[in-house]
Amino acid sequence: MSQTVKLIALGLVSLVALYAGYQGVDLAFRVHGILIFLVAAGMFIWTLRQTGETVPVVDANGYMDGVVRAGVIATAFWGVVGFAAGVFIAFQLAFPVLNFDWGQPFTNFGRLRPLHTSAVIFAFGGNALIMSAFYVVQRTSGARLFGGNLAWFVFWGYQLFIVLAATGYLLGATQSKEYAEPEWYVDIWLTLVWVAFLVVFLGTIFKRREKHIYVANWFFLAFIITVAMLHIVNNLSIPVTIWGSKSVQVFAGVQDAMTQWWYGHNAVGFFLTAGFLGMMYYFVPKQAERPVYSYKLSIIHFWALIFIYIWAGPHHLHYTALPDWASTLGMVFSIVLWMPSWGGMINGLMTLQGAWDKLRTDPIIRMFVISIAFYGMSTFEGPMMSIRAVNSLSHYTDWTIGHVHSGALGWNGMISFGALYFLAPRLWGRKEMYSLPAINWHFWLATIGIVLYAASMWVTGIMEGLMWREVDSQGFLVNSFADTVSAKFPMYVVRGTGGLLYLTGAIIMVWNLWMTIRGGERVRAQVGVPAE
Ligand code: HEM
Ligand code: HEM
Ligand SMILES: [Cu+2]
Repeated sequence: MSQTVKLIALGLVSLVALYAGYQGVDLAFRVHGILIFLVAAGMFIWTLRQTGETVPVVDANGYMDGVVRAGVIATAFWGVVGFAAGVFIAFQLAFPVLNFDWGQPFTNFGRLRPLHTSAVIFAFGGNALIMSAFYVVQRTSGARLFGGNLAWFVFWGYQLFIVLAATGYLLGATQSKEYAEPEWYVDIWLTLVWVAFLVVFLGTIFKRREKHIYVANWFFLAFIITVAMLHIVNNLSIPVTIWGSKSVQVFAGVQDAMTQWWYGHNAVGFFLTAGFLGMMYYFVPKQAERPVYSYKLSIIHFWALIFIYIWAGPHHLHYTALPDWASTLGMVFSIVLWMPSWGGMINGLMTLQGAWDKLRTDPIIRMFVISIAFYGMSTFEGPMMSIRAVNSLSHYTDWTIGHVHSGALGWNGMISFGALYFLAPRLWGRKEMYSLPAINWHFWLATIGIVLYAASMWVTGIMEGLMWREVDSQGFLVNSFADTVSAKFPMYVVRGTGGLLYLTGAIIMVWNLWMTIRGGERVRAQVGVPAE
């Protein structure tokens, strides 16, 4: 884009944003107006001071890795923020006094919970995915990122989306759709960023020098395209006013619920699963120095996974106004989904065939293995919970929360940590991570943390499910809701403690990454590496 066009665009955005900050009808909208004004005006000045076009910086090895390095830092940063928020809300549930009076309404559980979920899924997980996609697509295509500085737009645009979403929740702007809480203007911004992401990724695939498109890229591509589709359809809404954050969904009633859980379930399927499988298919073989166990299996389970996932959403709406046939459809597809999920797990684990001895010496491999094991566990548990009879017990209980976090902490968390440990030394030209024992500490703290989290949630979940059902000989309910809440107290403390261990591990990782980036002997970057 020529400099003049850029300046005019930024100037216009600054003016409109400033007006929105002044004219907005609610607090979140006004704060966002000012925030966007500051960003756009800052960029205006920055652009003005540039002389001519900025040329994208390329590393000595020929790849555009600056944006991947930024991704490493952002992933680690948002990870710690998101886990800390998780630990805090976990203790808020155990000790309600932590909903401090002086912090109302900004810091109550209701506002911090979506802050936690978005911080871990979109900020931590999203940055891990974007950084991995950018790293992997270059290596496996033997090509530099397409579009030059567009990749930087994706990176910074995505961080802006995160900040707008998070501050919006605290200030009370939400469209009340789980995992899709941001309001209409934040959604529009994310759509732009996501399209740019698709352009960079696909463009790089198009200009690849390798004939074959490696399977990891198929998973990344499915993730990018499907998330775009889910995001757009689930966020179709009409703003009440252009100068305010509130909007109204175009779907109503059960149609809206079904659209939401079609989105919600496939956010799990494509954001937290397909994208992360893309990571698995690159980093695990690389770290193990073994080829993928079965390339054929990877293709088969890819197509099976993406065809089946999309139908399973109704399992979130059993026993609701949703027609029975739809709920049955969701259940059946969920059970069938077990197979392609385990296809991926088996392929990941068996890739270590002949390299199992590395488990003793390489804590990074250990992280990958435990991650894949938790993937297997949560994709066994999920199909089971989707069976209507099981769901009638598990729904609304902490069992669901346990299921979520065995996937999230185990599968998504551990594989991302492994990827960070894999990438940091390579991207900053170091021989290896600063401290292997620290990785080992991280591994054990995180693993014990997950076990405490999942076990305590299974116990409370099944307990409260059974307590809600209990009836006396006359057919009256035995327990009040408050009885179940007080019965859960000890388990909530255990869960919080597990989270604290998990967070401690992540802080050790940040220290280790920092020492790796900062210190030690520089190993020369390889020059002109061919496609791997
Ligand atoms: C230190 C680690 C973590 C702790 C202590 C923690 C704690 C919590 C707590 C207390 C809740 C609310 C549960 C409730 O409402 O009853 C929650 C919800 C949630 N967390 Fe975490 N969390 C952690 C890490 C993560 C990570 C890494 C992810 C994803 C990658 C994640 C994803 C979620 C999701 C999706 C929910 C909503 C679940 C639902 O509505 O069913 N969490 N978390
Ligand atoms: C074959 C794979 C899977 C199936 C069939 C499945 C099925 C289910 C079912 C039946 C529920 C409970 C719905 C309810 O009662 O409200 C659920 C909840 C959930 N699952 Fe899974 N699951 C699978 C894998 C995973 C994985 C790998 C993750 C995370 C990485 C995950 C994340 C979640 C989340 C976040 C929720 C909570 C949604 C909410 O907020 O209510 N699932 N899943
Ligand atoms: Cu689901």
